[in-house]
Amino acid sequence: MAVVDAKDLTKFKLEADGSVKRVKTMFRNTIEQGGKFEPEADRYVLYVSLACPWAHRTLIVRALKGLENIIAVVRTTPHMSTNGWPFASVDAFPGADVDPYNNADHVRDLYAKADPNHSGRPSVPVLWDTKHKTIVNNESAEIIRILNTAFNHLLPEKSANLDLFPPNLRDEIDEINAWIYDTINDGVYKSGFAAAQEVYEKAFERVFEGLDRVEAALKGKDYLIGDQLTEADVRLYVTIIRFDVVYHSCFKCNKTTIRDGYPEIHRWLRQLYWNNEAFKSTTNFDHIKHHYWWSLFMINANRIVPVGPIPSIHPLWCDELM
Ligand SMILES: N[C@@H](CCC(=O)N[C@@H](CS)C(=O)NCC(=O)O)C(=O)O
Repeated sequence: MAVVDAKDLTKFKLEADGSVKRVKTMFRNTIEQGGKFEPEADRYVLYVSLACPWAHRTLIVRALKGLENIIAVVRTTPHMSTNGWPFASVDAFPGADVDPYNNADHVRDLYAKADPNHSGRPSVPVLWDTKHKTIVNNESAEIIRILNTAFNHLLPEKSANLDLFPPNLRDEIDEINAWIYDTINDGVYKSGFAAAQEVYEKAFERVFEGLDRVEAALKGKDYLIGDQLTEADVRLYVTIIRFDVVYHSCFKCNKTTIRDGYPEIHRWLRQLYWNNEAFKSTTNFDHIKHHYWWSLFMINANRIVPVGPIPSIHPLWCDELM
């Protein structure tokens, strides 16, 4: 498929103060019975990068809900470059796919197909409808809520009953999501992409304020809210699992690592990774490291991918190592 003509996707637009703002999401539909997008098996495809934390949220929820046989996944390679995210048809990489549904070479081709006038940055994740041949939604925060409920009638009781956004905890989840997004999920990007010293230092402080607050919230607990897994844990996990491996070094969030500085977060992280297959099976350290160090060549001109840290994640029982 021809690559649409668009600006160089390796270039980020800087604000006047040297900060970078996140891409706008344009497709904000939902999947519901009686709507344009009906919940059906074998109809929807999630286009993801295994490197991307926002896409990672959707992969974890798909796995937690047991939606693997209902919603397909197509994975990009980690090399986001001039044409954006490529598929394996143009950039073979272990763990990446050729796109069997649209024959797209890049994620931008999907956006062009869905809306020929689309002028924003073609981001992942993309929830694609093979029936209407368009994008249903490209906002991960909304996609995970769609996956949480829309397909329940097609699932066995146990999976259908798993609710990551239960009515009695919604206010608490929204509240914690808001400050974790600002200080941590997006905070690490504000630090990493800052093009002015003061902007970087402010973002750096905010990241560690956020982590301090999470450390206190997790004291003696297995989950952020109450005693159950919610979407708040999923949304935090995707940043924390990348922290020691890329954000600490590549994004200059180097006051300390999670493994050395945050014992409660470190315990929570290892428990999710080692005890819950939905977290481990969707985490690919190769894609994560290659993406950040290769794609962001403006902050790593020679595209050398560091070998460490070793290991990428410590074993579950590792306190004796620390
Ligand atoms: N709000 C979006 C953000 C997604 C996003 O920023 N994805 C990044 C990858 S980590 C992307 O695809 N960026 C493409 C670009 O900047 O050109 C979401 O959460 O779904």
